[in-house]
Amino acid sequence: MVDTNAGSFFSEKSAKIFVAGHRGLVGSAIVRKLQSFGFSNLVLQTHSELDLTVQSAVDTFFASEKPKYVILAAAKVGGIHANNTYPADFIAINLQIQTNVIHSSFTHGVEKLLFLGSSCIYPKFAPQPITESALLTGPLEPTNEWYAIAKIAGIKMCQAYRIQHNWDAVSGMPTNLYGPNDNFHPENSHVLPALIRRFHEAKVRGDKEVVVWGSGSPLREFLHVDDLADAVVFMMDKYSGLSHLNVGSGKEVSIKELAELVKEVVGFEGELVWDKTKPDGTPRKLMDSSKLMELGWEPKISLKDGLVDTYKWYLENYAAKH
Ligand SMILES: NC(=O)C1=CN([C@@H]2O[C@H](COP(=O)(O)OP(=O)(O)OC[C@H]3O[C@@H](n4cnc5c(N)ncnc54)[C@H](OP(=O)(O)O)[C@@H]3O)[C@@H](O)[C@H]2O)C=CC1
Ligand SMILES: C[C@H]1O[C@H](OP(=O)(O)OP(=O)(O)OC[C@H]2O[C@@H](n3cnc4c(=O)[nH]c(N)nc43)[C@H](O)[C@@H]2O)[C@@H](O)[C@@H](O)C1=O
Repeated sequence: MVDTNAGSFFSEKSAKIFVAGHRGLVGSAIVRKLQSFGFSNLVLQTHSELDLTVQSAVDTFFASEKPKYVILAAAKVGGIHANNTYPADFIAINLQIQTNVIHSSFTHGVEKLLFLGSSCIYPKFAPQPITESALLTGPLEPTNEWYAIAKIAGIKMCQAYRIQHNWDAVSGMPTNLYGPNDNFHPENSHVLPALIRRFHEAKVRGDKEVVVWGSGSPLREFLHVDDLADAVVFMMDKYSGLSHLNVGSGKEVSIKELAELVKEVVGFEGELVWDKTKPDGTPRKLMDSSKLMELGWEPKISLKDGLVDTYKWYLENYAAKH
């Protein structure tokens, strides 16, 4: 269902918009995108200025700022190892942040909120490509079920507030993302930034080998974060439906193919060694994003171009400081 009133967001460039998590990979890309369109009244709070897990602080913030729009890109986020190692943090922090932000947004008169989940909400063996209707049709991937349960609760909370209160809360489910301001932690990050850093450091040291986790056979779909930010702004303007919407590139690669591509872009000349003691995670998670694409959004950045751009960002902004 698409709201017939959709389309007003772009005509309100001075409306107050709270982008939660604005210093992260996704939040920073959304801020860049909003600013490029001329939105001029963004409310931004760092984690130390406003801890979104603290209900009273969140409520006080909304009561005083009264934003018109909210984009929720703050969350406890990490790759397969972080999800597997800190399950309590991933379920508790995410439930707290999203519950506080969604409920206070509703209570204090926010007109529209966009919640971000992740493709890990779907069953481990969902039919591919995965449509929105696959939600809650089978068991989850064990390495990230805690995070997935929190994200599913977020989708359901948005739906429940829409049904009971006719409140405009929508959810976008991005596939695996990458780009400027990613997390390059050696263990806790996602595969793409982890490999950029590992190949780069190996090249600088002159190593003969780089270790890559798992078997290399899992398939993943990657989307540049600037394309995701474009989809978020598009949804704020054009979509007000009950169902969450998938946001993906529609293109998948194996982890082996990805590793070869990162190796080429970084210019590492040694060998790959596979550490099969590390988990593969879900074997495949290609999303069907046709619902969003039929509304008029499309991804623009190829994986190769996005990788070149992200490695350049890494060299200029991260490698020099770490
Ligand atoms: N990265 C990916 O591949 C994907 C991400 N997503 C979704 O996109 C959203 C953003 O992810 P991403 O940008 O990658 O994550 P990041 O870790 O890069 O950014 C998350 C942001 O949230 C902030 N934050 C975390 N906890 C709190 C808190 N208690 N109070 C206030 N701020 C807090 C962080 O601040 P600080 O660092 O200071 O703690 C950070 O700025 C998430 O909902 C995630 O599920 C979905 C699919 C894939
Ligand atoms: C976005 C999504 O991200 C997470 O799921 P994931 O897709 O499995 O994420 P990942 O990027 O960490 O791994 C992808 C694949 O890559 C392999 N792999 C190889 N070498 C490294 C490596 O060095 N680091 C990592 N992290 N993975 C590696 C790794 O073994 C796996 O097979 C969710 O927990 C959840 O956060 C979520 O929603």
